[in-house]
Amino acid sequence: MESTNKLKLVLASASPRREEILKNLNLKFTIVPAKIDESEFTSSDPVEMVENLSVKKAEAVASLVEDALVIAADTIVVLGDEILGKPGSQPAARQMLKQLSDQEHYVMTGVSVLNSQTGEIETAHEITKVKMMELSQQEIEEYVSTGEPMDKAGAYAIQGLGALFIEEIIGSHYSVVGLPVNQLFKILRKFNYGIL
Ligand SMILES: Cc1cn([C@H]2C[C@H](O)[C@@H](COP(=O)(O)OP(=O)(O)OP(=O)(O)O)O2)c(=O)[nH]c1=O
Repeated sequence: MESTNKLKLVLASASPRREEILKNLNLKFTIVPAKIDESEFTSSDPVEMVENLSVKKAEAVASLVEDALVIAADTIVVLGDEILGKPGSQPAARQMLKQLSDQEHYVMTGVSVLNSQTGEIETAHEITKVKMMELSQQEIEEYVSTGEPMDKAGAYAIQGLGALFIEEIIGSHYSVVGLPVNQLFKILRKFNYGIL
């Protein structure tokens, strides 16, 4: 297959974390956030949900950019059979942290790359197991009042103050922060796009 390095890279995300992770890989890219209504693409199967959402985000942006590889991702927290997205309010953040306290959960991220020239798309997901320590009511209050939980799935940020609460992680740290770089590398390799 011909190299796709001549195509530009576009990150279909408003997440500053995803931007930072891609920057750390020395990649040159532009950002076009995907404007989709995430509530339209829920599923009871969490893997299906993150993969589908990453596809929808990539598709929404691919229609706006020519000759590009469009990268998109979606991250959720799964506790038992419950899916926790971004809390969106302080009471919801408190509730999520109460649920996650002293529990193991899974962070799932779907990632897609779409070639806007050919329409070819590749999707993958990563599952990371995380154990959160037992949190007191006061710790939950204080953490929520920092504002950090608000735009993070499961109401914590492992890359921020939330790291204080994490006893163990099995799997990819990058995936928890929102972009599984090993999966992305594997997909870009399939597209014959060289990063190194
Ligand atoms: C669990 C966890 C999630 N998160 C973030 C990653 C995602 O950005 C966010 C989940 O929301 P997403 O819907 O995956 O992404 P987003 O809305 O931030 O950005 P976009 O859809 O434009 O790409 O939660 C952390 O930053 N740290 C964590 O420890």
